[in-house]
Amino acid sequence: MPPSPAVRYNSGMHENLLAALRTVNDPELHRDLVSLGMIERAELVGGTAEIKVNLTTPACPLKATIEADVTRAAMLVGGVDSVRVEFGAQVRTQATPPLPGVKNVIVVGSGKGGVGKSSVASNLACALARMGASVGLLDADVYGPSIAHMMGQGSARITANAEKKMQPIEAHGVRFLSMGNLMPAGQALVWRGPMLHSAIQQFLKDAAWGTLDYLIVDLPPGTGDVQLSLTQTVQLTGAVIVTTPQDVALLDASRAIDMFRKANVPILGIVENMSYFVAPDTGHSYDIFGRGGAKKLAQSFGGLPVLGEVPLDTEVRQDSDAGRPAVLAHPDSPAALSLSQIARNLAGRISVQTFQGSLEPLPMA
Ligand SMILES: Nc1ncnc2c1ncn2[C@@H]1O[C@H](COP(=O)(O)OP(=O)(O)OP(=O)(O)O)[C@@H](O)[C@H]1O
Repeated sequence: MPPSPAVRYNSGMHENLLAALRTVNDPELHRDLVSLGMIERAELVGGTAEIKVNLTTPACPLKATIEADVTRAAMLVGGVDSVRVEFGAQVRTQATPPLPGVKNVIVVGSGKGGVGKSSVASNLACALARMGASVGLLDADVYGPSIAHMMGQGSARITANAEKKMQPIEAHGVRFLSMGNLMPAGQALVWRGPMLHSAIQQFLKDAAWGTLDYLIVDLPPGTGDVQLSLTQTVQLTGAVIVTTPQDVALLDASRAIDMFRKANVPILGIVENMSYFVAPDTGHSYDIFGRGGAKKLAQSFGGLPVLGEVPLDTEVRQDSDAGRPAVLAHPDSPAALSLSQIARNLAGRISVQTFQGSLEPLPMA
C-alpha cells in the first residue's frame, strides 16, 4: 500500500483526545481514524468530549462499532466525564472519478433474466438515498426497462435542461433515467449494437446527473452489447451480481462474473435473491430454490463477497408494482431489512476498495 499523506488537524483539536483516537481503528479499513483523516472535531467542552467522525459513507455498516470504540477510547482521557459522538460522511472516489461529479458507478448484473436484478437495483438505490447518500439510478436494461415503473414514475417523460442535457427524474430521493420514460409504454425497442452504445453514452454523459455518491446501473441480463458498452465508456467502480440459488441461475451468474473479470471490473459482491421463503402463517422457512448457492458460487471464484440473501416475499413484488420499493414501503419486512443490510455491505465494500486504491485522506473542515 502507498504511504498515507500526513493529515493536518486544526488547532482547535484536543491533543489528548486525538492521541486516544489514534488507538481506534476503522474496523474495515484497519487503520486508525486519525491517520485516515476521519476525525473532523475532537474538543473537550466542560467534561464532555465532543467528537465528530467523518465516515467514508453515510451507509456505513459499522457505525455502531465505531461509536462504541470512540466512546471507550475518549472516556480514558483525563477530564472526560461523557462523550458525544456526531457522524458526518464524505464518500470517496477513485483517483479519477468515473464521470464528472459522480464518485462511484456500480453496475447490477445477472446471468439469467427474472432473478430480481431490477428489484435489487431499485431497492439498493432507495436504501442508500434513505441513509443520506446522493444516489442516481440508470436503467440500462434498454430491452426491458422496468425502473420507471418500480419507482412509481411510469408515465413521467424525460425533458432536457437549458444546456440540452437529459434531466433525470426524481423519485424517493433518487435521480433516475430509464428508457421507459423515453418510449411510449409497451413499445419494443429494435436497436443494434452501435445504437445501443450511443444510447448508453448519452445516458451517462449527456445527462444532468449533478453530484452523486453512487450511480447504480441496472443492466440487462446476460453478457451482451450493453455490458460491453458500459465497461468501455466509464471506469466502473464495480459490479454486483444478482442470482437466485438454483443451479441454472448460478451457471449463468458465473458467466456474468467471468465477463466482468475479463473486462477488469471488480466484483463487489453477490446477492442471492429469492433465497428462501418464510410462510407467514406458520413461520416455517422453506428453501424453495435451494438456499446457499451464492456462497458456493462465491467460493468457486476464490472467495468473492456475498452481500446478502433476500427472501422471497410478496411485498417485494407488490411494492415494486405500486412504485414504492420495499425498503421504503415496508422497511421492517424481512426482505427490506435484508436489502438495507446489503446496501450497507455494498457501501462498505466500495469504501474498502477505494481506500485500497488510494490512501488520500479526507480534507479537513
Ligand atoms: N425477493 C423477491 N420476492 C418476491 N418477488 C420478487 C423478489 N425479487 C423480485 N421479485 C419479483 O420478480 C419479478 C422479476 O423481478 P425483476 O424485474 O426485478 O427481475 P430482473 O432480473 O430485473 O428481470 P429482467 O431479466 O426482466 O430484467 C418482479 O415481478 C419482481 O417484483
